[in-house]
Amino acid sequence: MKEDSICTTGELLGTVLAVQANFYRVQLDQGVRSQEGGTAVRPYRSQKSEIIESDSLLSPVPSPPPPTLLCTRRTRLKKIGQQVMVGDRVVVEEPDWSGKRGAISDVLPRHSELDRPAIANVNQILLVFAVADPPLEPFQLSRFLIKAESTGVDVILCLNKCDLVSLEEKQEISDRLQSWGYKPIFISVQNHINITEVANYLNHKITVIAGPSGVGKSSLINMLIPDANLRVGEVSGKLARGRHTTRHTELFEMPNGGLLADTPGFNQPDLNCTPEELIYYFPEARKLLENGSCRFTDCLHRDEPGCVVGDDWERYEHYLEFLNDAISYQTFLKEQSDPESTLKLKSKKGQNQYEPKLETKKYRRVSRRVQVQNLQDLDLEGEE
Ligand SMILES: Nc1nc2c(ncn2[C@@H]2O[C@H](COP(=O)(O)OP(=O)(O)OP(=O)(O)O)[C@@H](O)[C@H]2O)c(=O)[nH]1
Ligand SMILES: [Zn+2]
Repeated sequence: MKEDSICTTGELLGTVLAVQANFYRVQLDQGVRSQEGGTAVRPYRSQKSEIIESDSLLSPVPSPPPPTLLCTRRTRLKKIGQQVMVGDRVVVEEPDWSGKRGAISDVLPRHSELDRPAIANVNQILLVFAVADPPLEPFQLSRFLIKAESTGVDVILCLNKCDLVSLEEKQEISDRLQSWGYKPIFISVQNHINITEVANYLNHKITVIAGPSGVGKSSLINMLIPDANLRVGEVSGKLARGRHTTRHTELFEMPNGGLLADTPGFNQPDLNCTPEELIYYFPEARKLLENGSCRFTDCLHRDEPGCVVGDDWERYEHYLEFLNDAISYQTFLKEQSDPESTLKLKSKKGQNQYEPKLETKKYRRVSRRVQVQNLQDLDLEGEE
């Protein structure tokens, strides 16, 4: 792997927008453009100033968007087990400009990696909720916030449909969320309120949009990326999400250079952190821990003597509930690593549940294959 900054001159750099079977759709960096006749202008980090100069000499009009190439992965990468993810920064070799093809020869180090959706180098999560219709449900909001915080990337909270509530109601919600440690952006996709502010946050970043159903995520994406419907229309009609589409992850280009990914089917995020780390995903409690420390290093902040977190904060009840989840998840993991385990994990409506395993010998019907095998064994024994 190479460092992003030390790519040698002459190498094409780009970002993987989508992975389709064994092909990778790579958007080359801004400034890269194919020349007529099949050769390329090759602008790279180290040459940026040079390119801007030559661009301005060549023409005063803004350069066209950088080309996108359909790439394969070099066998060498396969051999060393180097996976290529959506969001990866990659080095592309042997571009065929007319056929819009290329080959990925290297993957630069990732600065972040999400697993659901699987995207590398995400800079931020844009969490979208509605202030009404569906009503703002604090526990659900907390759950999404904790999940987003646990990824370690920045979280932006956006509250849509502000056209449906009064100024007083908005203020109330704002004060409440401020006490949770958040400063929400109130928007209305319908009335075009604060959309530019949201767009500015997304400039030149990789953003994952998340939130429950019906809050206006698709409406927002379609407004931020006016040709999203058009481009995705060929595949799905609604930005590769919804019932009629497969759940593949894809980054969509914003007109101003940012990349945006949707999270289809992300309605009830699982919390799978350890009980000890959970408290750090609550900014209001994190602040208390930054200013002091609990008497016991393994304090879980449930009434222990000398606890600096205490119970005097609104989301304390949420904390206790998520803590129970985290503890049962940990118990489950311990059980799993134990061969005598009697529990198995089942995911129902996006939530983890632990069910007792059936004891193979007592309750499971012997499979047909095993039955046949047993009969064959018996036959063999008979022959002997
Ligand atoms: N009043 C109001 N309604 C809005 C606004 N934005 C979106 N809606 C409506 O909310 C409904 C849901 O919008 P979608 O964009 O489909 O919501 P979604 O979050 O993508 O929902 P899923 O596809 O189920 O995940 C639609 O009927 C929109 O017209 C808004 O700012 N104000
Ligand atoms: Zn404590």
